[in-house]
Amino acid sequence: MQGGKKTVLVINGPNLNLLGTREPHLYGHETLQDVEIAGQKQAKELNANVTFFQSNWEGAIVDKIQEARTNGTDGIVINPGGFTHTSVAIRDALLAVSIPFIELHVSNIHAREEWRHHSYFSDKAKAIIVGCGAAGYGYAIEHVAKKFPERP
Ligand SMILES: O=C1C[C@@](O)(C(=O)O)C[C@@H](O)[C@@H]1O
Repeated sequence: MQGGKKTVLVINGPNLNLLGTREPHLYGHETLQDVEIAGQKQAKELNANVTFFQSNWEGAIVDKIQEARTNGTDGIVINPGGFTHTSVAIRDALLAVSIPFIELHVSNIHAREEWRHHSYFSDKAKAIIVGCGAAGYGYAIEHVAKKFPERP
């Protein structure tokens, strides 16, 4: 919570910088920039702070999550991209900072290859949004801003 406003951190993992051009039949035509612009507009309407972070590097994502421990972040929305299916380190970071999070996937990972069905995050997430396309980010941000408790 910063200045009485809920603070939401949206983290996108590897290859999500290519949203809009990458396999559009799976991920749609909206770019990450479109998602960020819509998120900032929504933040104003919700009277919340929304920060976006994208990295293709696992360690950079771990660093960002650790930073959130002490900067007033009330909730994290994370699309870990390919790290969904591999990253013990990102899972451990989320648990280490004890910040509630929503796991988000643009595509429906359960309707894809079997190895995408397992996530290192789902059993610890407060909520999971899959298969809603880029609109999922808006749903997740609204849920954190309206329903997640303030952190001290
Ligand atoms: O990079 C991604 C994107 C994804 O997280 C999604 O948003 O649907 C699904 C993952 O399996 C994939 O590796």
